[in-house]
Amino acid sequence: MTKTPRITKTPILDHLDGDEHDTDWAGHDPSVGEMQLDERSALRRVAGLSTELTDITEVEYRQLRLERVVLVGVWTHGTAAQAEASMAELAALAETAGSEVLEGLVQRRDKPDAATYIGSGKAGELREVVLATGADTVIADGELTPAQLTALEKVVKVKVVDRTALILDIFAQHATSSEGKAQVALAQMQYMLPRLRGWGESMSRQAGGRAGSNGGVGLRGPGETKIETDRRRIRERMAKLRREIKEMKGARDTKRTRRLRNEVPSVAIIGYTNAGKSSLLNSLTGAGVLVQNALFATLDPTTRKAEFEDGRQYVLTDTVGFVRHLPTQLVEAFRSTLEEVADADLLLHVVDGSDPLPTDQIKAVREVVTEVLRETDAPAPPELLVVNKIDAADPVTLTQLRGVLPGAVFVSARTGEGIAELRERLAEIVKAPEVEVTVLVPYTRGDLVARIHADGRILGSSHEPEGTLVRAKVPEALASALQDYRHSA
Ligand SMILES: Nc1nc2c(ncn2[C@@H]2O[C@H](COP(=O)(O)OP(=O)(O)OP(=O)(O)O)[C@@H](O)[C@H]2O)c(=O)[nH]1
Ligand SMILES: [Mg+2]
Repeated sequence: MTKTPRITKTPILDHLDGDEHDTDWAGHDPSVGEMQLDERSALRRVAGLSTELTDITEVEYRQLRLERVVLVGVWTHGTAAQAEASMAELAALAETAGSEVLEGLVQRRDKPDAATYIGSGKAGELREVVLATGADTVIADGELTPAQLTALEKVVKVKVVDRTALILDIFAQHATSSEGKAQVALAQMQYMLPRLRGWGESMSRQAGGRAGSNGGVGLRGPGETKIETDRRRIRERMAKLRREIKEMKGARDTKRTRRLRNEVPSVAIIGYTNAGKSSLLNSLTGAGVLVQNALFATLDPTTRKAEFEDGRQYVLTDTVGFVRHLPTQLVEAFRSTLEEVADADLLLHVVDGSDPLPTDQIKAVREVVTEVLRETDAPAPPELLVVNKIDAADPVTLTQLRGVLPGAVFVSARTGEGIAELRERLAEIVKAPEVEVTVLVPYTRGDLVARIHADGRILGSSHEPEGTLVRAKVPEALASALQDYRHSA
């Protein structure tokens, strides 16, 4: 067991480190870890020597891959199951980024330590775990301040990476479209900017060795001037990226407007990462979209044509998955996906029924959707919950879910169970094409305005002296009821 009861191994992570469960850390020969650490420090020295900005970003991010990592989390609130789920997710994220997870530690605290994230005593124990396992990186389950990262690195003497950097790294590896790549690069730079000094310092400290040496000529961190230059260059690159993204977005908007004009109904598949969104797109349309047991396999929205039972056509868009504690830097990157979402006639919200805490996933997804839609003035489209993976889910959990999610459809994209019912529900909900109207409704006909709200989609409205001016998409029948109030702009 670990030496203190307050830092506990997360049982759910046990399979990740084999049968090391009862190892006494102090019993290990630390020299093995020491040697490996020295080797890695030596390798890192080369990276630290290069003071070119491109090397700082590229080297740091590339180095996250294929590393041997120890996870550490602070459990501040919620149940033990939630704390474990968060650590299991961090492990999955780390593995998706290409790391090998050796150990997971959680400390129960009221709040993260202001200086070192976990308490300073526990940080010392973490150092021992790092030595015993031969880990070269610690991944913290939160977003650490630049000072916390530096202080914790000082104690554990290996690189410390936080959850945000990890997610950014995965996004960087998975982005394929030029817009996606640009957005992730921008998010990475936003993250790097305030941490520039910290990264430089930690690299020079590691390169300088741990035997009390202070580095030497060429091994000290970049000087103030160098940092200022780097910051300015990063800002310039960010400005350039923003301009490029704006142009790409213009092109995409045109494409979307064309589709809207065609009046083809659109359905957007959203949901937690790894819920089976791409699998569902495949089973509904026969498309061969990439499916992977990895987080964030899909980053760029993919749109496919599909048909309802009655032969009507619609388009189905697969989107990037969501995750708890989405880095703020990435909300912008998500916006391109969410613009598709805002335009959709229906959101197909996919939930992994085999997850231990599916309702937490639903909540996390809805939070991101609300957060991003708040900035567009469009109201959120209606949502149909789809509980997927029922073939793998625990029957008791499923029964509970049926109770708390009465409107949901239960399916398995793998076995095809429930897919026919899903198709029917889709056709029912996405009604025949709507008509766009601009009407000036007198204040005496509040009932009509209420109907537009209930049955239609408001695109814009204002209060004029003569009544409410509304631009909306409404069903055919409502459009004729509004005939007398048509307004030409
Ligand atoms: N048992 C079971 N596994 C499924 C089902 N649907 C999907 N999976 C598996 O779940 C994993 C994730 O599936 P994807 O379709 O890639 O999930 P996603 O939501 O698109 O994931 P991201 O794009 O990474 O966010 C894959 O390993 C799938 O084979 C299902 O109905 N049953
Ligand atoms: Mg996917």
